[in-house]
Formats: sequence, C-alpha cells, structure tokens
Amino acid sequence: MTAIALPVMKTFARSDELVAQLAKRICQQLQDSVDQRGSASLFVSGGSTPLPLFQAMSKIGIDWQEVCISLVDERWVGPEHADSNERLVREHLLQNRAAGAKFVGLVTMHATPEEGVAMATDRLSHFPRPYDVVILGMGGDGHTASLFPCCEQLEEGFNTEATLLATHPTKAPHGRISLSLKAILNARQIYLHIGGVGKKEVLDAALAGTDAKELPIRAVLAQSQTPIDVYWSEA
Ligand SMILES: O=C1O[C@H](COP(=O)(O)O)[C@@H](O)[C@H](O)[C@H]1O
Repeated sequence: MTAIALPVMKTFARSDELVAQLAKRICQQLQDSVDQRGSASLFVSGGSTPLPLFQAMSKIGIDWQEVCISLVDERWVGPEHADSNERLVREHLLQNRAAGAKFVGLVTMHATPEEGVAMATDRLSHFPRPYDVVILGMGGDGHTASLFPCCEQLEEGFNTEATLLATHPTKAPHGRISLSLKAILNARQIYLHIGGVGKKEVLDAALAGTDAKELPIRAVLAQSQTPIDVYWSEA
C-alpha cells in the first residue's frame, strides 16, 4: 500500500498564532481575486474549530462586498437552530468589516436535503469558479464537509459530477447537504484547518493509508489537482 504524498504542513503551538496567519493569508487571496476578476468565492466549514478564524477574518479590511461566501456543508436545520453552520457564519464571520459579504446558505424551505439540493445548487451558480478558497475541517472519524465514513452516500460524494448532495450520517445528528468531492477540488486553494493532538493523530492515520471510505479526508489529501495546506495547532 502506497502512503499519500505529504501536503504542505503549517504547525503552530497555539491556535491564536495559527488564526492570525491563516486569516491574513485567506483574506489576501480573496482580495487578489477581487482585484483580478472583480469578485471572489469562499467556502467555509462549520463545527467549532473555525470560530476564532471567522472572528479574525471579519476584522480584516478587504472588499468583502465582492466576496461570495457559502458553506462546504450544512446540517438540515433552520438558521436559528443551535446546530446550524449558517448561524455560526452569521454570528462570527459576517460581522465587523465582513458584514457586507454576499452570503448564501444551503438550507432551503424543503423538508429534506434531497428535496433542497436543486435549489441550493442554483443559489451557488453565480459563485466564481474555480472557487478561490475552500476551508475544510475534519472530524475525529475522518469526515470532511459532510462526507462521513458512516453515510451510505459516501461513494456518491466521491463520484458525482454534481456540486452538492444530500448525506445522512448514521453516527452524527441531522441529515446534511454537502459539497461533493469534485466541487471541493474545483478550487484554487484548499485549507484543512484542525486543532489538537487527537485531530493530528487522525491526520497522521489518513496520511499513512489509502482507503478513503475509511477516512474520507484521504480523498482530499490524495490528489494533485488542487493545492492543499494543512494548518494544525497543538493547543
Ligand atoms: O459536522 C461537522 O463537523 C466538522 C468538524 O467539526 P469540528 O467541530 O470538529 O471542527 C466540520 O468541518 C463540518 O463543517 C461540520 O458540519
């Protein structure tokens, strides 16, 4: 079994050091894209890890009104729900200097993510492609976006030509909507942002093997189409 080629690793002792550097780098890339093509596109993850990053980015002055922002994945709950990724973006990123960014949420009025996929896909149709920056997280089970090892839709997520798909993890709450692997890789730059010793162990395990169905993050690490930099902080 051949191990995966190592991605660029940026290692930090503290989360605040990581956040300061990553926020600056992402905002510079977004501004460069606005300067070059008039607009920029950014996809962010939810969960707990990116909140300090969102706050730091929101304080950096770029032409946010030209930046289209959406999520790499969303739980199929309303935007006021405690588990909503959209709520996190609204409360932590779309603030301060970033308040004028053009945010598009993925949850529609439909009862299920399957029913909402077409409308959500349509909402993303004006996002500049390739996407400028995709920020991924990773769960302790190796999932990224909402491509979970425990969901029946994992192969679809790896193989579909569609931008979005519905997923139903059996070991995590809520139906989900997620960018497909193809959409994630249709980016100028991917960042994997993780923290803590436990996540580093998962990353090391992912880099040491090849079965993406076991650890879905492998599908993003094991490709040469799109640059991926891993930002990890110990604390
Ligand atoms: O469910 C999710 O989990 C992952 C990881 O979240 P974290 O709290 O461990 O940082 C996240 O990347 C994804 O967007 C989210 O929906």
